[in-house]
Amino acid sequence: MSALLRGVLLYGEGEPVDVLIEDGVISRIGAGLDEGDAEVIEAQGKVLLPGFVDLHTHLREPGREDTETIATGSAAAALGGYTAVFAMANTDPVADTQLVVEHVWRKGQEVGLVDVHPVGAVTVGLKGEKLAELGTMARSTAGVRVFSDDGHCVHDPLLMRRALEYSKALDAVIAQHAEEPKLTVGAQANEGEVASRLGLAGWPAVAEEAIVARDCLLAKHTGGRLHVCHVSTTGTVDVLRWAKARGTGVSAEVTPHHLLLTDELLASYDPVNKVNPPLRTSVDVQALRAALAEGVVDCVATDHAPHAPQDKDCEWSSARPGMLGLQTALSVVAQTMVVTELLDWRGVARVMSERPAQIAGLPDQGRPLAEGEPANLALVDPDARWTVRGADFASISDNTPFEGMELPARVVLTMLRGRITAHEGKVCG
Ligand SMILES: NC(=O)N[C@@H](CC(=O)O)C(=O)O
Repeated sequence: MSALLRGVLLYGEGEPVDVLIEDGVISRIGAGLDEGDAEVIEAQGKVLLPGFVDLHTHLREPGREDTETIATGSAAAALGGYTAVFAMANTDPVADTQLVVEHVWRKGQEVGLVDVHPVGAVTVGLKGEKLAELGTMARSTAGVRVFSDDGHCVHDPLLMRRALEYSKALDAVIAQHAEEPKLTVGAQANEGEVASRLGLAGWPAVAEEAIVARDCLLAKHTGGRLHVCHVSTTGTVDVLRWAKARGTGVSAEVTPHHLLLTDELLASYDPVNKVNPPLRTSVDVQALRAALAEGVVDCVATDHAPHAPQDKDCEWSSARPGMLGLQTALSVVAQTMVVTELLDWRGVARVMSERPAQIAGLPDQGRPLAEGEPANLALVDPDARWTVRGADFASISDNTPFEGMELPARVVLTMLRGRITAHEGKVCG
């Protein structure tokens, strides 16, 4: 199949060009290209970016197919401009064996809308007691390169040390959910003025920062590779800056919701705003935006966390933490980083595609927009404005904290190795 994107702006820059895609590859870039027998897609003024890579997605299969499946999550990813996602290991059964990671990998391939890379658990059953068989998962067909107990912190420093040592041998990365559990027992909201006013037990910033600091020291000591999941506090940014300056093998992600929302939203007591780590203060939001622009925080990851109505439409303290993210990520990043002029579209390509692909070691994702490169692409309408409706999403669940919000910019087309996977809000293939 071949396609010609007519009149796009590469990274939103320069003069409009045509991009010809043949056999899964960008074959030509230039003005006024002859379409031959290619399907022509009129894309005047649209911004062409490399397809997005999400290092942190909960697809819920196996185990909670009532909330999301590999098929519905892949559809949401394609609609959001993603060409690769990393499916977190906190499924049922947990992705801590070759059997489970290969199952997820195979299902993702069968669906074929996005490359689904299973994340392997660091510890057996996410219990934090014994290392899972990292080597077996790495050598499996799924070729696991990202390991995480996300949802749980690898709390035991000896286990974390060993995991980081393995990461070196396996050319992998350990993605840590940084939460000192002894400091967050019963926690419901960011520890601070809002939580006190609402009578909610606090989740202090130091619970994240203490683990990030410890893990950066361990990563430096072992020479292993650490990735910090969903950075949420100003203090974590300070620790990361310090650790990177002394040559630590550490990278970090921030979620779209932590770039936009604050704990002031909790006044409604609507559990759609309950998430782990919790929404923080506007000071944290500003620090996270600046850190992403500067590169201290490397990339954006959604932490797409679908939940069933019975787990969200309930009393705050019994609601599960987590929010949808795949279909709103680009627009929230546009709102928080592009409209504010903290990043241009080339910067968006860096934080949503290039850096996550590098961190996970994906050779064919996050590549430059150039002839001969694989056609993993996201086409964005920079002038679109749209209103978020969770019920319209491809996800089975609809727990979006952005419901009813008007957001800028929208993904209009996604291509995976030259095949259109989403176009004008519809999934293809
Ligand atoms: N990020 C979330 O709020 N939820 C995650 C797991 C977790 O980190 O608690 C989930 O799996 O639902």
